[in-house]
Amino acid sequence: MPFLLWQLFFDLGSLHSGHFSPVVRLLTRMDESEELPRAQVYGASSSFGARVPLVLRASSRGGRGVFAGTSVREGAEVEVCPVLALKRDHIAAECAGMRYFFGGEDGNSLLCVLGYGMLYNHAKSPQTSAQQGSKEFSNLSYALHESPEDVRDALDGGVCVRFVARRMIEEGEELLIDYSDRWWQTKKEDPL
Ligand SMILES: C[S@@+](CC[C@H](N)C(=O)[O-])C[C@H]1O[C@@H](n2cnc3c(N)ncnc32)[C@H](O)[C@@H]1O
Repeated sequence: MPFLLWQLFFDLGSLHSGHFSPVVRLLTRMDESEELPRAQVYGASSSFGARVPLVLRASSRGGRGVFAGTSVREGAEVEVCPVLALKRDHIAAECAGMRYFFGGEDGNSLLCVLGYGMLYNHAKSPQTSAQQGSKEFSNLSYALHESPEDVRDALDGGVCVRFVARRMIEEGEELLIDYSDRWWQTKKEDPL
């Protein structure tokens, strides 16, 4: 049975690089029998929530998008989202949520990422310094982290998703993450 989901995969090599922020890719899964890579989980976040004002409005990329309500400095935490972990076998493959869920740590769960987490639209990750500064490319990186200790819930796998600014973001800019090329290929669609 075809089955689609987003799987977080963190590019460890870019974690500490000065110029490029951490990159997490959203991989797509087409076949239930396929083994998913385990996603890396990083240290505990201090608390949940949006760190800057976030505005939801129509996006030229399609449907709704999330926009910065203020300027954001490079490296700043933008949002730390709690998740609801759902068993992948309990969700119908045709469910509209499949375009929204993230992959869990172990491949057997889907993460319903709360807050604005499931609504960020896509742009490719920058690969060069010039791209890093360009508005054509994603301006947020994201990764799985342990939830804040006082509210860590075993039912959600004890994880959350943390979004960080890759570069300085201007007030009013759309906040964009990289879903991965593979995500679009498996959808047989091209991103705008
Ligand atoms: C997780 S949703 C993002 C929120 C969505 N825009 C909404 O209004 O619900 C993913 C969907 O948004 C749209 N989308 C996101 N980024 C896009 C892009 N760069 N180009 C075209 N469509 C995009 C696609 O329809 C995709 O299936």
